[in-house]
Amino acid sequence: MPLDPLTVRPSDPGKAASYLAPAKVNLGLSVRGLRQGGYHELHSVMVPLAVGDELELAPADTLTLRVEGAALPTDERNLVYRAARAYLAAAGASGGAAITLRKRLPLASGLGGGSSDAATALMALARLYPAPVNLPALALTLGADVPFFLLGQAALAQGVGEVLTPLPVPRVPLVLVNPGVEVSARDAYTWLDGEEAFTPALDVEGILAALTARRDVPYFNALQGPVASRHPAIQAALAALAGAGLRSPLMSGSGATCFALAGSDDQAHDAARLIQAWQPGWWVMATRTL
Ligand SMILES: C[C@@](CO)(OP(=O)(O)O)[C@H](O)COP(=O)(O)OP(=O)(O)OC[C@H]1O[C@@H](n2ccc(N)nc2=O)[C@H](O)[C@@H]1O
Ligand SMILES: Nc1ncnc2c1ncn2[C@@H]1O[C@H](COP(=O)(O)OP(=O)(O)O)[C@@H](O)[C@H]1O
Repeated sequence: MPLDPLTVRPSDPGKAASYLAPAKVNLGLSVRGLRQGGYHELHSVMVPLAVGDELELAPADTLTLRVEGAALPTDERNLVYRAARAYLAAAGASGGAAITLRKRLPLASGLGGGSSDAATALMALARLYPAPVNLPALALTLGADVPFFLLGQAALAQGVGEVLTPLPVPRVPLVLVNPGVEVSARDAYTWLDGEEAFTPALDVEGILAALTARRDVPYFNALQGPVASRHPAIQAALAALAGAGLRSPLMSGSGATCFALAGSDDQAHDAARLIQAWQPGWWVMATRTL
């Protein structure tokens, strides 16, 4: 059964509910400058995808987290636990929650899985324990990408990622390829700093028009050069996407996941099967923008 963000199954209060914590890609990422404190000013078109992790929550006396599908900690080191604890404290909630995280997205992959899990935990707990909590502000304390997942729709992200302008991004089929390399966002930005390679603003109108017309998209990712030069597998992933006949291959976020656009769902699925056959060890997924 497909899960939508904040589509509850079942709907009775007091019962367990499941949520999709969607992945994202950056349909272009420009790094405009460096702030005091080490964070960077962004200009990025971010879109949620129809693929993601699954979070199940049931009301409980205390807060517990179980993780399936990945060797992640279940305490404060997990963004879901951290988000849940922060919400429960801010809301002055009378109870906790038993949370199960079913991890389906690769870790440290530029798909924003941890940030999406955290935003989903915040939204789910806000349903369970309604209270006048400033969710966007709380989200930002958990990570620069978390406010985007709270918004839950395509947006132009500026500031460090928290200044969000909704964008009418058309639904497009695409293929994701992760060549099995974990990249930390902190490292990616540090490597960029070493190159002093800040970039101009994205041509957002041009990107939207090309997505709609299914033409080559005039986007770039300022982090791609510094990250791909250290991880040649990323070049291989980009080449595989192009070799499978897909359009406008690009690295997402801090990598290493790369994506490219398809003309139809069928083309995306065929290309994904082809790439998986070439590289059985890679994580390959055909999906769509939400
Ligand atoms: C690169 C991007 C692009 O969407 O995504 P991912 O590739 O991680 O998915 C984001 O900027 C990642 O956001 P997020 O992963 O939430 O970042 P945080 O946890 O807040 O920060 C991790 C580290 O990344 C760096 N960082 C993050 C955001 C930003 N605007 N400038 C930065 O310099 C900082 O060094 C920070 O210590
Ligand atoms: N719920 C979580 N899911 C994934 N990673 C998490 C989570 N909680 C903490 N982390 C830590 O955050 C790091 C980066 O997370 P992730 O969101 O997967 O990166 P990215 O945004 O690049 O896709 C991971 O390497 C892991 O150590």
